[in-house]
Amino acid sequence: MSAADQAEAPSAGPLHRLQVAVDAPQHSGLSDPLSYRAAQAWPPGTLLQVPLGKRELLGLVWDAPGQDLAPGGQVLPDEELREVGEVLDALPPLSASWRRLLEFAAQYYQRAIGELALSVLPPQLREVSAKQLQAKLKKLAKLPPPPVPEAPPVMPQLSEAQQAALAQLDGMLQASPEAAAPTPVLLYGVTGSGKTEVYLRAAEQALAQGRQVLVLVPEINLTPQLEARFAERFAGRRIVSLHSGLTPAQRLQNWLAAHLGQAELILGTRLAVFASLPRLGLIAVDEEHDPSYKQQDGARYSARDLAVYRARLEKVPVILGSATPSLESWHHANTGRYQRLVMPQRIGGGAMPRVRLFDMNTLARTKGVTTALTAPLLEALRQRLARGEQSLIFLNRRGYAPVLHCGECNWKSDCPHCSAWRVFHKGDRSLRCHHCGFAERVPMACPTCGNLDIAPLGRGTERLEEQLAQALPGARVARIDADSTRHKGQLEEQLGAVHAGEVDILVGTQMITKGHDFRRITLVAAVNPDGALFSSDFRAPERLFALLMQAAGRAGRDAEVAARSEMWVQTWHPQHALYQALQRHDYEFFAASQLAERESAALPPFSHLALMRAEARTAEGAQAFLEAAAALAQALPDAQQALIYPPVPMSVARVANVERFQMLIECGQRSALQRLLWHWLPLLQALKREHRGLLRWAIDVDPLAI
Ligand SMILES: Nc1ncnc2c1ncn2[C@@H]1O[C@H](COP(=O)(O)OP(=O)(O)OP(=O)(O)O)[C@@H](O)[C@H]1O
Ligand SMILES: [Zn+2]
Repeated sequence: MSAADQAEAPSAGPLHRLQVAVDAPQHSGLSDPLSYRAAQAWPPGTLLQVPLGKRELLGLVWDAPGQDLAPGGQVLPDEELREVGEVLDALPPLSASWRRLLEFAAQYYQRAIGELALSVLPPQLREVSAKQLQAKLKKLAKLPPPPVPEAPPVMPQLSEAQQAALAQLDGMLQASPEAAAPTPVLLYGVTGSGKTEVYLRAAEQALAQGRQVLVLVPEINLTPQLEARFAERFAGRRIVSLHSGLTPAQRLQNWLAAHLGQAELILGTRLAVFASLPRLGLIAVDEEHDPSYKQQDGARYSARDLAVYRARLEKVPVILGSATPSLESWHHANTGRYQRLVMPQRIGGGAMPRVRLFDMNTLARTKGVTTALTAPLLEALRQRLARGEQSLIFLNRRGYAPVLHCGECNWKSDCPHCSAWRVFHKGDRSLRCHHCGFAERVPMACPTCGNLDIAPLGRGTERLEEQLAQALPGARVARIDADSTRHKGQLEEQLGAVHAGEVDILVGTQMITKGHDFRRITLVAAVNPDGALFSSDFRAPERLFALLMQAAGRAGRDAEVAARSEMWVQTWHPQHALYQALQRHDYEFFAASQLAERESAALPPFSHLALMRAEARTAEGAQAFLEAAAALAQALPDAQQALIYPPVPMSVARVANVERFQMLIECGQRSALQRLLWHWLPLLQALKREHRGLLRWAIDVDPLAI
């Protein structure tokens, strides 16, 4: 508890007015904390039940001035306020700095505080009674500390670049509490340069000072390996993970361990940025460029950006690590807002894999036949097989084939509910829509003309796996994608098999290209990456480049095999500047050229965007709402500084029979954009009531996908 909280500690008395943040439904228009009466002055950060309408729900005592539950907006006299229900008083209140983080995030991403706060707390907190929670806390307190190891962990000799980076970080970790917040660090290190070791050593420093360490990773599937590395290094310390793959009970238990300060190291995905950490001393964000740090529904927050904000708020160092930093972070390093620490070489001096751009135009074309497995690629795979080395083939499309087609009548397996094809999955013989989930058994014959000869068009990972097994008999082929890892434990098992050398060729989606420290892979192939080159999304090249660099980084991680490791890109556009930069492993050139383009087009990071989306039963309904919203904005003081583009259909316009439109708002100044949204969005509640056909609208501040 901070000093400020203690000053407001409960005192007995007849009646106290409390402000409580609750997750009120959006249509109620209640976005600020509400006033209640209580017999005690529970301090801000206390969790308790409160009545709202006919329901009782979990709320959080807040320190902001509240609205009073009165029609017409008049302030209710104390006696008319409703009384709070059960108080979860065994739980120490959430700290003032946690509440400031929540306030900032709610304001910045334009959500109500109560909605955001309740969505980032473990869901089980809403269900437990005060008594049950007390029991859980007692059980936690009795947990024995992890056993102290007999021998100290084996620690590698640091490389020069690692030492230099750590010297800087040590300085920040030792800084006095009165000093200004440390500058955020961008740890720019090529794949395999030992960034993780830097997080480990910096964490060790912070832990030695009795502080807690928060490590963010982009995806759940990266947590097991990293958790193992941290557990090995920090045996004897309590490490917990926080991500959406945990059971509700585990998630609550881990969250409580962090909140009580028992857990020293917290490893998690984006939601962990909101963990309550009373002794936070360091934040590390691994693969900081990764799009999964951005939440894609509800409060669309960026965990990376919030990590930077939180570090400044709590005056602790934050490390953003990547081999291909986001252009935003790179730009901040160029302008001095972030401090760049560079690790230009792989550990052990291993070379980066040689990148071969294979020109698909050189192949003789056979009508109707598209090859993903070209003869030269098969030859390269055979060489690896003969040497007992592993290969990885990357194709960002799961399923057997993206569409099923009838050659007679031209029928295609479209989704009746979406403007998209249904994907053919051979494993369970289904046609499945990846947008709305609608699935049916594959028809025996064409549903429109009865032709029996319907054929898959194109290729997904499932088909690639099958073709590889046919082309290379005897090779042990494994596939990792969202379909093959649906059940708990499957992913760990499959990754374990790769690490144990039980797999010769690994096929998969981008899941396998990130972060994994595979030791025996000497060939990585991207068989069909061109699609992203011509996307309408201005961030598509940045994402493709990062993905391919990451994928390349899985090859030759062992210095012994690095010299003969290769990255193979099959493309119809080998001269494209993106591939040329990839071939030279030249992130810096790529970043500079992209930033120059962004600057001349006034795109982020040289401008600030928000995306307003509307969903309706009809396209006209969605469009009309956005047009009316734009008209309302024109009357606002900050509208002159903003450019509001005309609404356009989203790239997949119809999903589950709902039509979706979006409208881009661009502003030179972040603050002007914030002010505009602040004045504008409240008007849209009333506007929505006038537009009966509208189902929902939402705002995405700093949108990633456009
Ligand atoms: N100083 C060192 N001496 C010897 N081995 C090291 C050292 N630092 C790291 N390693 C080992 O080198 C390998 C690569 O390191 P690490 O996984 O930290 O790289 P990385 O930069 O995080 O890579 P990526 O960006 O590809 O995830 C690991 O197996 C790690 O244990
Ligand atoms: Zn669908």
